Amino acid sequence: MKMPLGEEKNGACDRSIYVNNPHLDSMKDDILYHFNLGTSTHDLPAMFGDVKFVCVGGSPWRMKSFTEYIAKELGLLEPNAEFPNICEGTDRYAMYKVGPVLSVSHGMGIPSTLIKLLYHAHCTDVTVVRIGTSGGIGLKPGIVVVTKQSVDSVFQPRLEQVILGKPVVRSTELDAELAEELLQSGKDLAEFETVIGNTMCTLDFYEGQARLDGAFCSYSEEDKQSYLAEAYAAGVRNIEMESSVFAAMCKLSNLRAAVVCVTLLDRLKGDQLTSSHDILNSYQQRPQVLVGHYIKKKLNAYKKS
Ligand SMILES: O=P(O)(O)O[C@H]1O[C@H](CO)[C@@H](O)[C@H]1O
Ligand SMILES: O=c1cc[nH]c(=O)[nH]1
Repeated sequence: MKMPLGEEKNGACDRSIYVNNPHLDSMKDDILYHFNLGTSTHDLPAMFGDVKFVCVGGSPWRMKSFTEYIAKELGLLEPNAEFPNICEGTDRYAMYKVGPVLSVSHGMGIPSTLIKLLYHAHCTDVTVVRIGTSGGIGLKPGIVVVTKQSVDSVFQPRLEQVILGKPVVRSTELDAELAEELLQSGKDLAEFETVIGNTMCTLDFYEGQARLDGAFCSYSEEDKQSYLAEAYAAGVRNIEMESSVFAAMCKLSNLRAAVVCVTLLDRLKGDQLTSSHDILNSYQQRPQVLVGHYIKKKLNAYKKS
């Protein structure tokens, strides 16, 4: 059973968030264990009901730094402002909020708990963007890739998940208009190169991404190069590990979603991340700057309309 929230009186529920679980109806409380939040312990609509943009990424540090950055960009940075971690009390995730922007770290892998949080908070018209890092294919390190399609290891836009022992295939389609708008934001900024391309999502950093430096490797440099060339020919420009589950979950929930990842290295040239810590950190900030620009532009347009 589908349960849209924020349904308009005329029946249109364009940008409502869906969950699809009849069991939720019969639960008096929902404990969002991984966030250390819950429907009976926290007033989720009061805490999160005004959220319009959600940015997710692997590292807690990145998501805090994005919050500080976007607060400044939106003129919401008070003197001596501190941004407490809303998920304090659990070390699994870090979550920060400033105005209508929620910033959440997800480590490696993405929880569907975030969808339930937005649902319980009665959020509507939410845009979710993953701001991550990746390995590029045939791209100079530091280039930002806006994902056109998130594809699996055989370059198909799908996520296969085993549910009750049976494979279930889900679409990983992302919002094409949002991707174009983000690409445009990158071009407007003109501070770094931004391209659009397919993103391959893997289960593993080493063999899954055709690396030669993992604990296990049963193929040659030649095999690796030929697989990456095949990926490139299929439109793949970068590789990471969350876009497909992120895209599939957002699609199922009717959330407008995009993936923006910087490339940390060119996988055609190597496997190890040899750039200095400072350079890698500066690369990581690029998706934040791009998405910050986009959010600011959107909020200014809302204000004018
Ligand atoms: O930079 P983040 O968001 O962590 O994403 C990428 O980095 C991790 C691997 O180093 C994977 O989670 C991959 O998807
Ligand atoms: O090569 C890379 C770099 C970052 N993240 C990945 O998943 N792969």
